[in-house]
Amino acid sequence: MSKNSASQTEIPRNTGTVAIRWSQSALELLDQRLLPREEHWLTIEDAPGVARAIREMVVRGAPAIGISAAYGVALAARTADDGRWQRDVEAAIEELAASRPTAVNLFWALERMKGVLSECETREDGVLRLAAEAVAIHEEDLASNLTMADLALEAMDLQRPCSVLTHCNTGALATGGYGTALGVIRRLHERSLLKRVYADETRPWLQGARLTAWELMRDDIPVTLNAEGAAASLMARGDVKWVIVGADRITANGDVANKIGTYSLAVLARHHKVRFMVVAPSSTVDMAMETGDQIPIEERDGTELREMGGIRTAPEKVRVHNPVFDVTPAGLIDLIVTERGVVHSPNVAGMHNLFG
Ligand SMILES: CSC[C@@H](O)[C@@H](O)C(=O)COP(=O)(O)O
Repeated sequence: MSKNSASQTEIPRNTGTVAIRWSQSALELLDQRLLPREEHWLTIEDAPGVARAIREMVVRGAPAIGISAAYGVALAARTADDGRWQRDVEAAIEELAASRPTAVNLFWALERMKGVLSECETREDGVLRLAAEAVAIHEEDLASNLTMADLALEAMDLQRPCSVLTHCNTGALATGGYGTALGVIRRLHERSLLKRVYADETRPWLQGARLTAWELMRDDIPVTLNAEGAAASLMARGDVKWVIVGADRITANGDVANKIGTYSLAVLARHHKVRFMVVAPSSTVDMAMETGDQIPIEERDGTELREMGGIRTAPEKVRVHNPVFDVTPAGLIDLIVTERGVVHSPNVAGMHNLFG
C-alpha cells in the first residue's frame, strides 16, 4: 500500500464524506484507523493489499468491505499471469474471503464477482468486466442507501422532530457513500425531523467516537457523543424515540448480527419503550442461515481492549474477551428496513415474504 492521489472516478453521493475511490489500476481507501486525527489515503494495487486493508480495518463496515473486496477481485485480474489468470483470480477471491468472517456482504460480493469471472474468456475481457461489476456493486449500494432512507422515514411516520441513538459507524465511511442507519439519520436531518443524534462511542474500536462523530460533524448534523454505559439513563430521560443501527448479517428468522453492544441497546430499548430499527441492504441478508446462533462472530486481538491509542490501559497479560459482533434476536427488533421493503416485527414469514 502506498500514498498517492492519481486521477480516479468518484461516484456521486449526497455527503461530503468519501472513503472509497476507484481508478482502473488502483483502489484508494481513506485509512479509517487514523481518523479523526488524520485524513490519509492509501493506494492499493493488488488483491492481497485489499485483503490486508480489510483485515486491518483500513476499510470497515459491512457494505464497504464487500465493495472493496469486489475491487480487489478486479485488481487481481489486472495483476494475474496471462497463462493462468483465472486460477490467479480464484486464489485472490479465496484470500479476500478469509479477511473477515461476520459481514456476509463480503461473501455476497465475491459470489457476484465469481459469476462474472466464469463468463470471461480472456484476461482482457476479465479486466474490463470485473472492474465494471465492482463499480456496479458500489453504485447499487449507494442507490440502496438512498431508497432505505426514504422507506425508513415513511415507516417512522414522524409528526415532529425527535432524537435518536445510533451505534458503531454506518455512514458514508461504511457503505457505498450515504449510509444505512446513518443514511436514515441524514435523511431525518434533511427533512428537519432530527433533533439530535446520540452516537454511542462503541468500544473497543471506537467507531462511534472516531468515525460517526467525525462524519456527522462534517455534514453539520447535530451529534452528541455518548458513553455506552450512559445509554440506559439516556433512554430513561425519554428524549430518544428510536435506536437506529446497521447490520453485518441478518438471518432467515430476522436475527441480526451487528457491532458488539447492539444487543444490549435492543434490551434497553425494549425496557424503555424506545423503538428499535435495523437498516441494511439486501446484500446483508443471509437466507441460507436459519438463525443468528449460526453466524460466525469475529474475535479480535486482546490488544484492542488492553490498549487505547497505543497506550496500555490494562495489565499486560490479562485475559481478554473481545468478540466484535453480537446477535440481537428478532423479537427485540421493531423494523428491518432494506431497499426491497420493510419487515415489521421480523420473523421467518416476514423475511421470506421479501427474500424467499
Ligand atoms: C453499514 S455498516 C453496518 C455494520 O457493518 C456496522 O454497524 C458494523 O458493525 C461495522 O463493524 P466493523 O467492525 O467496524 O466493520
